[in-house]
Amino acid sequence: MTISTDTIFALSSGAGRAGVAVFRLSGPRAREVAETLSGRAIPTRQVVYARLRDSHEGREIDSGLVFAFDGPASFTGEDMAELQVHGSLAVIDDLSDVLMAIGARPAEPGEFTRRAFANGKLDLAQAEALADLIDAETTLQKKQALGQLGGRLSGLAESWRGQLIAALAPLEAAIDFPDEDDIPDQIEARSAPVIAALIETLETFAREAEQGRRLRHGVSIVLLGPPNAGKSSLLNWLAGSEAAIVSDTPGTTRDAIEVRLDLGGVPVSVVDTAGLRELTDDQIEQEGIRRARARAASADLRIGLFDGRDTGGLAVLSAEMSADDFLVANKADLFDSLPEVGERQLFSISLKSGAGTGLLLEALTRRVRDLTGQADEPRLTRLRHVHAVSGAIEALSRAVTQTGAMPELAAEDVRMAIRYLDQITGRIDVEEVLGEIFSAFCIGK
Ligand SMILES: Nc1nc2c(ncn2[C@@H]2O[C@H](COP(=O)(O)OP(=O)(O)OP(=O)(O)O)[C@@H](O)[C@H]2O)c(=O)[nH]1
Ligand SMILES: [K+]
Ligand SMILES: [Mg+2]
Repeated sequence: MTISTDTIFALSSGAGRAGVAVFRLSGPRAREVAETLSGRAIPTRQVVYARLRDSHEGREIDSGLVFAFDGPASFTGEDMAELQVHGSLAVIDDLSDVLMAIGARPAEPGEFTRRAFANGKLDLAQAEALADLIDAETTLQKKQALGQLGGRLSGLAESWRGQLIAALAPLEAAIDFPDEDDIPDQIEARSAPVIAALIETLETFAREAEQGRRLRHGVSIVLLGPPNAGKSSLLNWLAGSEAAIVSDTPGTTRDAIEVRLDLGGVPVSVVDTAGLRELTDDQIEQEGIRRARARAASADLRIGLFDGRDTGGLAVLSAEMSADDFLVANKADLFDSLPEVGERQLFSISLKSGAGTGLLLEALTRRVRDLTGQADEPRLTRLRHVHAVSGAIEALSRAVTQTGAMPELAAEDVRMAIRYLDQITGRIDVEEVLGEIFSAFCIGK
């Protein structure tokens, strides 16, 4: 346990005008500061209504609720206090000044959580989950973050660690007692298969990590198609607002226009782009088309939209799309039969009449949920986790080939794999990783 010598404070509720503002304090003087301000004793875990005064001038700052927790039974594991005051800018400024004058220091971003981590109140994967929970915009993001905060990923990492420690025992026995006869059998039976099975498990998790990461960041969808196909009309329909300009002039959209949506609990960004056409000498439009292609290339999913009557446009579009992308014929109010598109699924909609749009939205929602997988399963949600698991896979792949012939080398590789997996929960903490993780937090967390 690390003992902090300074007492930190922060406005933990959002900045700006509000009904109530919540200040948190953590550190050895947390209670003393709260008591000085309140001019009375604050019993542990009891809410006290108090007039807060500047002890030097006796001036009233505000009145509010005050309570305190004794470490280690607190969020940070340290002594903590909380002040709930009126959420005006004047009160917040005044209270902040007085807190500093009494000797509390404004917290760095993520400093409360960092102290909680240092005091073993949560591990690194849980600290990350707390940041994700604060950032969560949709129900599934929240579900994923809550699961990880509850220890779902940490438990998994610990179970992998346990399996490797069990696999290590026969290898170490082979090193310590090279002449015992039954050791090679033990390695055969207990080490090699466990390692091989774990490699497979880790590979599955590494493969599916993309789903967890997508849910954190949001699924990116790009609308692509010839000019006047109705891309901006589709964006506006999805967004439920006039986000992009719609007109009957081909080449209306130039800049990529992005809106954020919640599709069935999945955060999604939809990008409207400039209509694709080769024959334009307008430099700005050409740049728009270049950007459209760049955005489309890096997106999780493309929706190719064309006027159902425009077979030339369909041909241009097909070249830009992969088999999993959505192909949509728009303006169904103006045509009777659909063009031939071979094996692939073709949606037919009219943004004018609304025909077919419900089906398209349903299919889209299903797809983004597939792209983000099961939010309530334990999984890797950050590149950091993927790096740790990849490192472990590499070390274990070397280990399996050496278990029999060179147990020393195999054991060393298994230990290395354990160290990699320990990075997930932060059993092995690299200072610079910690700095990066906690600095991404907001102040007051
Ligand atoms: N009849 C009919 N017209 C439509 C439909 N959808 C869009 N339009 C019209 O088609 C024209 C072009 O629509 P936009 O949404 O601007 O098309 P766009 O693909 O964004 O065009 P660019 O930005 O120029 O590439 C507008 O006049 C729309 O009102 C539809 O389903 N039926
Ligand atoms: K247009
Ligand atoms: Mg447009």
